[in-house]
Amino acid sequence: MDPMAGLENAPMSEKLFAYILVNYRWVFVLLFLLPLSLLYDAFFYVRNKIIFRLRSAPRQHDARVKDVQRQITAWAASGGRQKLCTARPGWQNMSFRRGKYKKTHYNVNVNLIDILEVNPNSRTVRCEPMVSMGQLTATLLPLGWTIPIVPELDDLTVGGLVMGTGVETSSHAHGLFQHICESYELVLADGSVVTCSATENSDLFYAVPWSYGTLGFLVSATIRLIPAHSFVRLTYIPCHSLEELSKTFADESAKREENDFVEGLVYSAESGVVMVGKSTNQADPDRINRIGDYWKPWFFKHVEQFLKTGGGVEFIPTRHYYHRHSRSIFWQMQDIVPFGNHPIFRYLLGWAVPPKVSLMKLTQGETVKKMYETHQIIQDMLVPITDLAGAIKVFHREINMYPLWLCPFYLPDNPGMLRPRDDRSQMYVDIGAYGAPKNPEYKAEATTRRLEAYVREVRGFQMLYADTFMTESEFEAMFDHRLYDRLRDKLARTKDAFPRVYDKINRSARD
Ligand SMILES: Cc1cc2nc3c(=O)[nH]c(=O)nc-3n(C[C@H](O)[C@H](O)[C@H](O)COP(=O)(O)OP(=O)(O)OC[C@H]3O[C@@H](n4cnc5c(N)ncnc54)[C@H](O)[C@@H]3O)c2cc1C
Ligand SMILES: NC(=O)C1=CN([C@@H]2O[C@H](COP(=O)(O)OP(=O)(O)OC[C@H]3O[C@@H](n4cnc5c(N)ncnc54)[C@H](OP(=O)(O)O)[C@@H]3O)[C@@H](O)[C@H]2O)C=CC1
Ligand SMILES: CC(C)=CCC[C@@H](C)[C@H]1CC[C@@]2(C)C3=C(CC[C@]12C)[C@@]1(C)CC[C@H](O)C(C)(C)[C@@H]1CC3
Repeated sequence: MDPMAGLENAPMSEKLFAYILVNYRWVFVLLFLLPLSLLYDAFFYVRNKIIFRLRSAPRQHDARVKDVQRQITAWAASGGRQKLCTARPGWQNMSFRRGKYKKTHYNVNVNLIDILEVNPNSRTVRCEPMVSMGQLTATLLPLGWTIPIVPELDDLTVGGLVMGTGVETSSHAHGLFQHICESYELVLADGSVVTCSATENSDLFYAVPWSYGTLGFLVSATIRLIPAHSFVRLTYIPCHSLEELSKTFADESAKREENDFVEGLVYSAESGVVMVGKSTNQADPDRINRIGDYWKPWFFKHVEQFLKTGGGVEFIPTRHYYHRHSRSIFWQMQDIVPFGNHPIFRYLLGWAVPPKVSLMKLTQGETVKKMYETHQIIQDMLVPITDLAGAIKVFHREINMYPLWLCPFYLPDNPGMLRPRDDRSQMYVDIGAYGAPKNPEYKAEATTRRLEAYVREVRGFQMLYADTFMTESEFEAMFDHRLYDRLRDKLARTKDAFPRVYDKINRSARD
């Protein structure tokens, strides 16, 4: 990264400060953020244990829902002029930026953070919205269960994944996070509590995903369970041309029953590794690889080796598989702690990484923020899988940056914001780009706008945790607002109480 960009006319002292901040950010991360992250995790670990021991969570749920209702009544009584949002501070969430609206809107505390019930009979788990993925897998796996899609990064929450979206390498079989949810319990703008599912208040059920908290507050979600296995048998298939890569990836994604996980890492315009996983309880002891152990190389580096060695098979413990990119925050850690994958660092301090994304957000200064704004791209674009090769070419032309993350997902023809191309259920692929583009012509806004235009053209979608530079009409061309608007008209007080999705996610609404 060039720390001087944008600072050409700044005084020398400011330039030096920028240089140190960006190039030696790791000093701050190691000395300050890592110990703080450990304390934060330890606190929540102990707290969750106590709550579970006392088994108090399910009993307190109704009281906590009433507290959300009470806050909405208080807002209405105060005249209801401000719009509503959750009180979760912007630095805590897993999005790139903080919403400016948190300062101007009426903040409703939705501090519901417990797993309420694991029900083996109905094969469901009922969670409050602040339950994180780390918490859920740590709780469910010892009980022999898991959810069909565990979006990577431990701190993602059920509420954020329902109101936004979640995708993972089992999505080719199960769809997006919304498709593994059976019902939602919401507090609406008029203070009422409703439950919705595919058969009860179905309009609301289909309108909630991608609504970003603009139809009501989620207070619990019931999610499907599947039996957990001990290992994932992972086959690495190296590909040495774009054609081979896109064909192998599409063919493996189409085997929805046969493959439990499909993932791709693209390492250049002409090479990549497709990974195909199958859950199993039997592992060949010689081929077990505990990739999550702190002294192990970063996963994307490990996978790259298969391009040279010609493929292979490994048995990976399930929790290690779920969190395979967590230690290196996909590949973002190489920009934060450049020597983070060095064996000496891994053995000495590997157990303490990654620093918490939320704490990094909280403590990053203007300079680092500016660097990321101008020199990094963080985007997930979702396109029909038939356009994969074309999309990789467009990404290559525009950003020329690797690795790219490929994750297939099945998009059923359901009502709501996300309508598949030609109104036909089909396979899509998430193309994730996280890092510093090598194309010298890269300009954050202009390049992202060109990528967005391409994605609209092929009837794809942009993930909205990232920056979007679309205008409102472009946004409405990408996402189908018909059901959403109908519900906002129908549900009492909703239009007064909540902004529209675009008002929350557009670039100027975020710091
Ligand atoms: C590697 C790891 C990562 C973690 N990451 C996070 C994280 O990112 N964020 C976070 O908040 N927490 C995290 N935790 C903490 C985690 O949430 C707790 O460990 C978990 O909530 C309960 O821990 P336990 O399985 O040791 O339960 P114990 O207290 O030993 O309880 C015994 C079992 O009973 C089950 N149980 C108890 N009550 C209920 C109930 N009402 N309904 C259903 N099942 C019940 C529990 O699931 C548990 O398996 C993590 C833990 C580990 C080990
Ligand atoms: N593997 C994956 O799929 C990944 C997904 N992501 C993205 O990260 C985001 C999730 O991050 P996370 O930190 O969990 O969530 P956030 O706090 O970012 O919340 C995302 C949106 O959901 C709304 N929301 C959250 N909880 C509630 C609730 N209880 N009631 C009503 N609205 C709610 C928020 O509203 P408000 O603005 O009012 O707070 C916000 O608009 C998603 O958008 C997801 O797509 C990121 C990384 C990986
Ligand atoms: C669909 C999938 C798998 C998405 C993965 C997205 C992650 C790679 C994103 C989510 C949050 C994210 C944007 C973030 C960052 C990197 C990329 C992340 C982790 C970092 C840590 C980069 C460094 C920045 O200074 C800052 C701390 C603001 C952000 C915080 C959010």
